[in-house]
Amino acid sequence: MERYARSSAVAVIRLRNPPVNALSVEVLQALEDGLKKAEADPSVKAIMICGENGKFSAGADIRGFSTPKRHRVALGPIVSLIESSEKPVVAAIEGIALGGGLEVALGCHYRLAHVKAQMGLPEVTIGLLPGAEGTQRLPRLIGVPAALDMITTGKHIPATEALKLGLVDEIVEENTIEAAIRLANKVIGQPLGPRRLSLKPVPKLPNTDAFLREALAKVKKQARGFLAPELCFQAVKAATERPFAEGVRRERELFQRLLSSEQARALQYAFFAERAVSRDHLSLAPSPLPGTLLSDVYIYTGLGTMGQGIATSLVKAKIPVVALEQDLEYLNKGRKAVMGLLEREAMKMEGGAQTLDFHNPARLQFTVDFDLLSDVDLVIEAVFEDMALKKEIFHKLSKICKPGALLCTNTSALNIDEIASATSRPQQVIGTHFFSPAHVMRLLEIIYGRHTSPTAIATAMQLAKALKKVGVVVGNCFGFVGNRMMFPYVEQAVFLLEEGSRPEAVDQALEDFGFKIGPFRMSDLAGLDVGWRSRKGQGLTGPSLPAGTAARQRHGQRYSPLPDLLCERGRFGQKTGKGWYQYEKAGGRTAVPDPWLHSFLSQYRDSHGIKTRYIDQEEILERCLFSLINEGFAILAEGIASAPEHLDVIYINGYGWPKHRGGPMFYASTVGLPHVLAKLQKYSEAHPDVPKLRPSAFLKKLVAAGNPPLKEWMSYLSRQSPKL
Ligand SMILES: CC/C=C\C/C=C/C(=O)SCCNC(=O)CCNC(=O)[C@H](O)C(C)(C)COP(=O)(O)OP(=O)(O)OC[C@H]1O[C@@H](n2cnc3c(N)ncnc32)[C@H](O)[C@@H]1OP(=O)(O)O
Repeated sequence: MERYARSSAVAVIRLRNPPVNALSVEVLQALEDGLKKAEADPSVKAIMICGENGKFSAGADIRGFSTPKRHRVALGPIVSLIESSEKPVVAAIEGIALGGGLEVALGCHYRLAHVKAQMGLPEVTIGLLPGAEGTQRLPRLIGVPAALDMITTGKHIPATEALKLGLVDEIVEENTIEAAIRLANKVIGQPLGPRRLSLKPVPKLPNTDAFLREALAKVKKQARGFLAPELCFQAVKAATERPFAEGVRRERELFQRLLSSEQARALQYAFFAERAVSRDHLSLAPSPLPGTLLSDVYIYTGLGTMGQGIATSLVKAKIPVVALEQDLEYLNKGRKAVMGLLEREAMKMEGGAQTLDFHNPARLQFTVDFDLLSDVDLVIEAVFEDMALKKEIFHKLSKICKPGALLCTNTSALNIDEIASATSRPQQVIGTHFFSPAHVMRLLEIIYGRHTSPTAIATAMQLAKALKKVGVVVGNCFGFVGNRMMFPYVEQAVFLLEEGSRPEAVDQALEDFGFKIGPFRMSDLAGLDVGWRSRKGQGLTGPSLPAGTAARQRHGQRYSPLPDLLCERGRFGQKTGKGWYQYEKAGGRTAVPDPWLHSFLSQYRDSHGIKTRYIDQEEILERCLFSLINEGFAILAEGIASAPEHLDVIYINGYGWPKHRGGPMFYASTVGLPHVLAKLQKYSEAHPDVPKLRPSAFLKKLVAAGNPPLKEWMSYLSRQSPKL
């Protein structure tokens, strides 16, 4: 505790724990001591609580949830202590007040915030609920609907919205601390009863029961097996049904349940994994390319679906863009699409189109003039996946672009070294694998080739950061990390159809596991023709397939021609109205099981002498997930990625892996590596012609070493990638 100024009647309690003033056990102890001291000091007439370095607090120290001393000091009783103070307590909110930080502010009698501050109760995102009485105070302050929304989604809200909701009493544009001191002085001596949220009733709704019923259904639908949102709901519901103290007891029970859950452990792992991945890679090289990214001009070629999303993403990040297409027809089509995307993005933002300023040619221009490339610092090529075309473009780029320009290729599988070989500067060529839609998806896989320089890697990481994406640096191999792990997963899904399952059964199993979308619904959405083109290119199907090749074998391994057969019949998925499912029309979105497909599968099995069998959910999950995980171990052993956390971050942010399961490698660690190995051995014996089911040597090594924790896995490998 300190005084605002000598002889001031306002005591200041500063939450100080850089970088985000997390409420560690020590901070909590100091907060409690400060409160008691201020309370006991007759010269103190009011108290102000603030943070250090322009941030109030990011809430409880997340690392503390998995350490034994976490129970030593509880936040709830401290929040009660604040509220019961006989002296007015004012929260001065700058920067962020999140989780336990906001709960501290809710205990205060007055809340004043800087206009740029953000507030929220994001506990749900780390598998918890606001367990310091927040689920009981917030509905009393802003009403049940708004509180429920904040608590079950964990969203951050800006101070302006907080003011409208009544979450803060005042917002200021200038010195928050001084304004809070003024407020504290002003309210000295005023009655505190009406300011104590625990004494307020929860505002009544016209039909609380109906509202809660609907809200619960919505929460459950979105949660897909994720427990925390539903328990958050239960805690808020308790506020509507019970007196404050009983509601708090219920909140504690629910909090304890979540605290000891595997889901909370997984989500907290994911939180730190994401940050560790960025930190590791940003420290790879001394500095990015000269110049600050945000003031440099970027250009990319190709205005197809990916290019449109990438352009939108760059403009949103306020990075000047020159967009190039091969001819005016494609350019105009691309321009229209990009402008449409930007209009929609602008509508979601405060300040709208003006903020993005995308009608300004200095920010975004469209051209068919390749020579404009001569002056740009970074190129993102985004033409479709055709090696010959990409090489032709890179050859041209290498001739036209200035010597220092970074040359990025947006590819999901192609060999970066081969693309780089078409240039005279392979050290400046790098893969940037964006995910569709590129202006929405957070993941950016960054692929370095044999000659890519550390500076080029660091520049690409900076780009990811500027685009507010999670950049993960990986090595060069077919499919890189994400798609390479996806191949065996999809392969198993199709094999399961051959053996007796149906697309809807496989999708259901994986969606129940928590995936946003199962493999067949996904394939219909992305278009079956994409994979078909790639398989034709690899000589696995189509005219280049040697005559006499067995229908279900390629290179001595099992192969399923099912996706090719659908494509040959023009079933490309949603775009043609038929794929693994049927749709109301071409371009329709609602997948309906298709009797035609069912009978097609039966005929297929008959014609290949496959006996249809019932396949249960367990087998679907084990074969799809464990083959994907097995590939992950191979990737780690080859040095394509530098740690299991990187694979998990890729899967959570790019492939719809349920975050509450922590990513595939974390999931493997939770079910136990001996279990994964035993299952792979079993399925591999049953399907000896499927190499991807054969347990990876690294997995076997880890099991032999006694199933060490995930953090230690990499120490069992002698060879590490030189660049990671
Ligand atoms: C006893 C209490 C009982 C119950 C109720 C209370 C529960 C809680 O409060 S749970 C915590 C709720 N708060 C959050 O979930 C916020 C999490 N943090 C964030 O969302 C972001 O970090 C941020 C918005 C606060 C800042 O974002 P940004 O500026 O992009 O920085 P970083 O994310 O890279 O974070 C910087 C640095 O700080 C570490 N960190 C952030 N928050 C916490 C935290 N609450 N506890 C511990 N550490 C935190 C983060 O990991 C980064 O450090 P490293 O790079 O070393 O990992």
